Amino acid sequence: MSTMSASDLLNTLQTVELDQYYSNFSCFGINNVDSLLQLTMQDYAIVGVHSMEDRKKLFQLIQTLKSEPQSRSGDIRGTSALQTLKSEFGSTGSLLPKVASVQSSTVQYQPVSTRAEAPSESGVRRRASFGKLRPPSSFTGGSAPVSSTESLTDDGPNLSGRFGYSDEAPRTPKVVKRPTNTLNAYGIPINSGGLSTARSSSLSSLNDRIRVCVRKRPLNKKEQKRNEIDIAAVNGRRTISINEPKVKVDLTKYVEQHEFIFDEAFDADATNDDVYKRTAFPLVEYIFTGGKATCFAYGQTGSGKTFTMLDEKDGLYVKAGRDVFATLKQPQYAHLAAWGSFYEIYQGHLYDLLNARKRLYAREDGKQQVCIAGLTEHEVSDVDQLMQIFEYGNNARSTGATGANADSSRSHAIFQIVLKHKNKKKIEGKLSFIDLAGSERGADRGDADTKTRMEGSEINKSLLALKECIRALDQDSKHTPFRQSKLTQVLKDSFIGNSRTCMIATISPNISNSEHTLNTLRYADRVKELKGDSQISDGEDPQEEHVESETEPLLSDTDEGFIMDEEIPDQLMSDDHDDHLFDDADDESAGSDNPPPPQQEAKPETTHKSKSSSVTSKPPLVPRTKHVAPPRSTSFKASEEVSPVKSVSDVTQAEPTPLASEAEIMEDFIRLHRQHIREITEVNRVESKLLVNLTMRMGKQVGGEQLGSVSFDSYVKELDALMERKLETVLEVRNRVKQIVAGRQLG
Ligand SMILES: Nc1ncnc2c1ncn2[C@@H]1O[C@H](COP(=O)(O)OP(=O)(O)OP(=O)(O)O)[C@@H](O)[C@H]1O
Repeated sequence: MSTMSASDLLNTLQTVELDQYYSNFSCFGINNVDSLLQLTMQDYAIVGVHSMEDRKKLFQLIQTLKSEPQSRSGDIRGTSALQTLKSEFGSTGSLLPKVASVQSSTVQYQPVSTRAEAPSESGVRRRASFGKLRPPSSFTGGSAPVSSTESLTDDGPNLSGRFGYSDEAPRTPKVVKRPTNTLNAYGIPINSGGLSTARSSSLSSLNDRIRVCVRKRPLNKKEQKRNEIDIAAVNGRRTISINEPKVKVDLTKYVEQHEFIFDEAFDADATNDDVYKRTAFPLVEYIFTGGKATCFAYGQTGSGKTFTMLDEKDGLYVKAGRDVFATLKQPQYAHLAAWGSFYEIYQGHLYDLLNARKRLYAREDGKQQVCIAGLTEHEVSDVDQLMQIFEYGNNARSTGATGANADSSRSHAIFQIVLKHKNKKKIEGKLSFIDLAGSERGADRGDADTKTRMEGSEINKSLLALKECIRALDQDSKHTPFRQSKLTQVLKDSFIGNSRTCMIATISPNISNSEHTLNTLRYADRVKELKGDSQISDGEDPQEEHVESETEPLLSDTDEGFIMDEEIPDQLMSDDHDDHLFDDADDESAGSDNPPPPQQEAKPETTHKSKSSSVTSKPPLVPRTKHVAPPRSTSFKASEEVSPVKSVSDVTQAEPTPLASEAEIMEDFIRLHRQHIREITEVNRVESKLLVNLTMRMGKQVGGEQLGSVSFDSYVKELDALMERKLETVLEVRNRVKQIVAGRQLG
């Protein structure tokens, strides 16, 4: 084949001012121009070509060389290819005008090169899902499409080999068909509307209301022993790419690269200090302004959630605690004291980790503030005390693991530092650290036993609800669907009013976890992606809204899956915006034994459908004025029981918003009432079942032993929990009714 030398390659690269990559190319076995032609766009980042301009130059160079095959069989200098290169690159070697014209001339067809692999100088999100690609029917050739077929032969550089799975690959020439269009990470076509461009304009700020970060842990000893390869590459401060090994039906192996951009991307060598400074530290500052903040870690079991968030000695909670106490020493905060609490959510139930795992109940008071009745809180005055109570609770968590839950990755742990006014005991700021259940647990299914499926269902539900709540928060949505899970219910005050949230997606870097890693990043990406919405300014290309509508279902089919309830009459289900649907973990018929896991939420076809219906009701994208409620303060003690009856003044203060119209209040109430009926119906159903079970047992024991007191005791206990649940929902509606009645009387 080629006789070209390394110096020819160097000369060629010099011609287009890419010679700085010569040594990188050599490292990957690219020693001549022919080898260069084997590079696909997925490989650019692997060989270290990241900047927009250079990627474009490289792309154009390869295209030009391909179209001038004779140039590759001899000295590049003096060939027509060189002339072509010079004329295309101009004297400066810049390709920008050329590429720009390609973009604008391909209206229906956006080549992979200029779209999916579009450079990210300003943070453009790029994701490549080449395995799922379909050529658009409208494509007829075009002036400068990417070659749809590129070959990787044994002669050429085999970058896949670097990922440690090419050894068994067939050694015959491997032909990797490249797509002529691309889909995003959810399998949805990426259009040329420029959505990414709009999003890319959103700059990350430490003070953003929502921050989504990713942290990669190092390969652990076992993984190293197994010679596992690190497939996650952090590029710069915000980008992470996953080089996912894939095998085609013909057993050809190839690498699919997925790139994600977040507010921060922490590499394996980042310390907890590094992470803290750019994630939780801004939240500490924020709670001293009266705000509520949440920092949570999301990721697969073993990816580093606990290490990051709740490591006993070095977790972010300790670092935050230190800063909280240092700040409290300042005279202007002399009126404040810090309190710590620690609880766990397992299967939709709350357990107090500072009080022998006592079962807790979340309630909403007359001001629609959620309080966890009976939660133990300890006043803490220094970080040592804080660590002590943490340690105490953490022990309860792990000892409880043998009983209630199999291991910590099946429960969400919430450690809170609350700032309270010393005299009035009002809450003046709250910071919650959450170590979520392993994200892969939500996918438990198949032959798992009922308990495991229930656990998976509950985890799935709460993780989806969490995402929905953050999205609602990001969009300044009027309705935050916090009632969809216990987790989001108890975090309600962190999703409304003056609140901030930081999510840290933790990932394992090894090949065998690539699927989970991608699922984690996609989940995080969904949370982050909508962030661009509120930042898109007036006058954006309307196409962008269209693209948005195609790719961002507000509530996907899958999402709806876990809130279905067969027993609710149709007319009660008709509200499209019913965000108060809620089924408790007690619900044995949750219909969600096998809920779709979070990672399966994106189904291109159905997503598209469900989204287009939401487009029409979506307001035009105009600059939003963020309505930030004044800092909430509450005279509530977490350990106090909630009185269902509130004074008129309490009630009037608790109106949802001073700007709420009559129609909004009505709509809001009707939604709540529907939810109430649903909840009571469900509890009644479970209650009847409980009674039937008991009486059937009694029947069986006629003539035999008497019904044991153990059975009766457990019956009574379960009944008690059901009554509590019923009471909760009745009180909630009753409080709301009282508020409305009182408001009318005052009006
Ligand atoms: N960034 C990191 N640097 C060094 N070691 C880490 C890092 N992240 C995690 N580890 C180590 O990896 C192991 C698993 O981490 P960790 O327990 O935090 O995972 P997890 O996501 O909380 O898992 P689970 O959901 O099962 O609780 C621990 O031994 C931890 O010390």
